[in-house]
Amino acid sequence: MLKDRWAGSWTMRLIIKQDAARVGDWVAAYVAQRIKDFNPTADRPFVLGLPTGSSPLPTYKRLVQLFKAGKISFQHVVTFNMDEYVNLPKEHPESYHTFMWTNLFQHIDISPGNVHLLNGNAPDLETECAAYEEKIASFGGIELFLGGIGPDGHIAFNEPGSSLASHTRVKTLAYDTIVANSRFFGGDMSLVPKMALTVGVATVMAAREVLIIITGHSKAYALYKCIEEGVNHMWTVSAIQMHNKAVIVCDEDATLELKVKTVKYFKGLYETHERMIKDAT
Ligand SMILES: N[C@@H]1[C@@H](O)[C@H](O)[C@@H](COP(=O)(O)O)O[C@@H]1O
Repeated sequence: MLKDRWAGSWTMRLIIKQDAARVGDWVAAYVAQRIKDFNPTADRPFVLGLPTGSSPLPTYKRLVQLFKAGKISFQHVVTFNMDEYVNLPKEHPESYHTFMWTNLFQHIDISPGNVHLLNGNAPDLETECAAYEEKIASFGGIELFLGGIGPDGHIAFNEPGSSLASHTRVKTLAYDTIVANSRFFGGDMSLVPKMALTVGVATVMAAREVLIIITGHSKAYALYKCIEEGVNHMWTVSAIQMHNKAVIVCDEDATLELKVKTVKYFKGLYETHERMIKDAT
């Protein structure tokens, strides 16, 4: 009965781990288990949505370790990345293409043909975005979408005020995001691209499962907005309140703005759930 670890679906889960490394371990183990349980084949691949940023790095590191230990294969995994900068050469060290190949794809057995990233240098960006949605649909949608958030609660590049019904499109980056991401461009804001291609909030929410990684105190206010307040286009990640199978995995630092009651509630739920799984197996 509890084989599906999501016995509690239709209730958002918040899983709190001690630090970012443990968050990565948990998420990687979860992804590996989901892929194994799905038992993908060439005709029926596992379709995985992926983010960039520092938040998923411990997860990617652990997935690579699991692959090297022979515990997981990505042979029949198809990936779709969330976003990419506009007008940044693919080979640029800060492009999301480079990020994904450096931190994950080059270390695992994924077939390059199964990797999908938006092309921020496409001659017609709108056509590129529409084609991306069609490609996702051609695989029957995304099974599991991993995401991170910005300190302003944006998911992918769905900045505050983005429609919660949005799909893949061209987006101008918010000033806060340009400031936050300037750390990757030697602290020089003028070098940060001002536009990006991004999947929409609705593209993420259409996935059959959504898993958001939130670590560090800089994300604490966004986590509070996402969990303790209502669905709000100013904190686009809060759309997950409407999803039937959503989980947020965070570290202790990210919980700093939550009520003690909220933290205890979700920790209690998690412990009960884990105990039930243990008893059942
Ligand atoms: N477009 C990306 C988001 O998808 C990512 O979630 C965010 C947070 O990045 P980090 O995890 O480094 O804080 O950065 C960028 O804005």
